[in-house]
Amino acid sequence: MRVVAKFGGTSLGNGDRVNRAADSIAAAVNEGHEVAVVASAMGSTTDFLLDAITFEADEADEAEIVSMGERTSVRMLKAALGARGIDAKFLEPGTEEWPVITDEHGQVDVEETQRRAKQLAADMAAEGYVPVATGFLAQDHAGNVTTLGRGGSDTTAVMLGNYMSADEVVIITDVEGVMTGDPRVVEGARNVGEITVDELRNLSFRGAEVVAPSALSYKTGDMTVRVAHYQHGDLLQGGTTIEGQFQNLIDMREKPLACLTAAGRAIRNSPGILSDLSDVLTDADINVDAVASGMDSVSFYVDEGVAERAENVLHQAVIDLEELSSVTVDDDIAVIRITGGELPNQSGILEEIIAPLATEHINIQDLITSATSISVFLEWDDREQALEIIQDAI
Ligand SMILES: Nc1ncnc2c1ncn2[C@@H]1O[C@H](COP(=O)(O)OP(=O)(O)O)[C@@H](O)[C@H]1O
Ligand SMILES: N[C@@H](CC(=O)OP(=O)(O)O)C(=O)O
Repeated sequence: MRVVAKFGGTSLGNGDRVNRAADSIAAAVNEGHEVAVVASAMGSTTDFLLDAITFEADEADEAEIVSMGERTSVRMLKAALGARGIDAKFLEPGTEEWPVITDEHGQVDVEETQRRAKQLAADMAAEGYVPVATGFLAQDHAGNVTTLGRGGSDTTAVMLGNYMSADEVVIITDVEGVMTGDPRVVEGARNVGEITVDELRNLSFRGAEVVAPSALSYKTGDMTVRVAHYQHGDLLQGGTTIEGQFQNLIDMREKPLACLTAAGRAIRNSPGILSDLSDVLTDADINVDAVASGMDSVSFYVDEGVAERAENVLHQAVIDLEELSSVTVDDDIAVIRITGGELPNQSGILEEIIAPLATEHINIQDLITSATSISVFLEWDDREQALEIIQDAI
């Protein structure tokens, strides 16, 4: 099996952890696996180096300085592997075999990086060595050091896994895997065992950076990505498996929705009012497709087929609760959902979608955004034209 193993800063935080990392790599190599290693800076070295730049430094100098964290790690790991009889070679920007290349905009030059990564995979297989590459760092066409941004080692690992046709990428860190909550904050967090890449991207874009969000767009359906604890010691099993491939989709709901709106100041003043309203819909077995909450109103989007029933139960709730003024229904609503791996990184994306709709006088009923999706609600009769416009816009 070909494996890319990424060791995060926490898993290389001291000499003991470097030894553990080298032991786990050596064990996998001795079992006959091809292992390529991606290493982050030890512990908080990157923060330490950045904090120490208390003077004017241009981007090029800053990248050179900050690169010393990862450059040290790969030397440590290469030497620790050598001490275990493993033929390892460290790779950093400037090394002949260095794979990650950025273009003039600082973005990964996909074609060149793919070519070099493929070559690296062929070389390591033919020569039987373990490449230990600096995560986070890249090299531009002129040979200067660049970076992939904070947390970029995860991106290096998943990207190289993809371009080197690895069977698996293992992200070694200081938690057992993706947990039910941040174990540094919540009590009793448990390993979720398996999670889809779509779910994890939603979480990681909103804080749970156990795997950096930008890394996940490089995951292919065939290549497993696993997160595991450095204390586990076994590179090849355990932790959380991330499944699937991130979907870039523009999807239009096939059937019309109805929008039920309850109005009243209580929406923002009264604790539990939202749950009271959703409870009555739950009790009536009505599935809510989306919720949009405003200052003095809340709208529930439900399938048009259940709109009348939903209106009646919500109306009863308005009467019973005595805190809301009224409920109303609007039907024949279409929804177009845009889900994309890079959506959160695209500045101006909302305008790109909204502006051409406005030009064609298509009225947007509601716009609901999440970590990785945008849902546009509009009139049913406008849906085909709107879909075409959105497909052209992005
Ligand atoms: N749901 C979650 N599951 C696991 N870890 C989480 C979660 N949310 C936040 N984290 C945090 O992510 C951290 C791992 O990411 P990071 O510190 O970047 O590790 P590394 O240095 O190995 O890259 C954990 O120490 C944990 O506190
Ligand atoms: N060392 C870099 C890159 C990185 O990915 O680190 P870590 O894997 O420890 O999150 C940083 O701190 O941003």
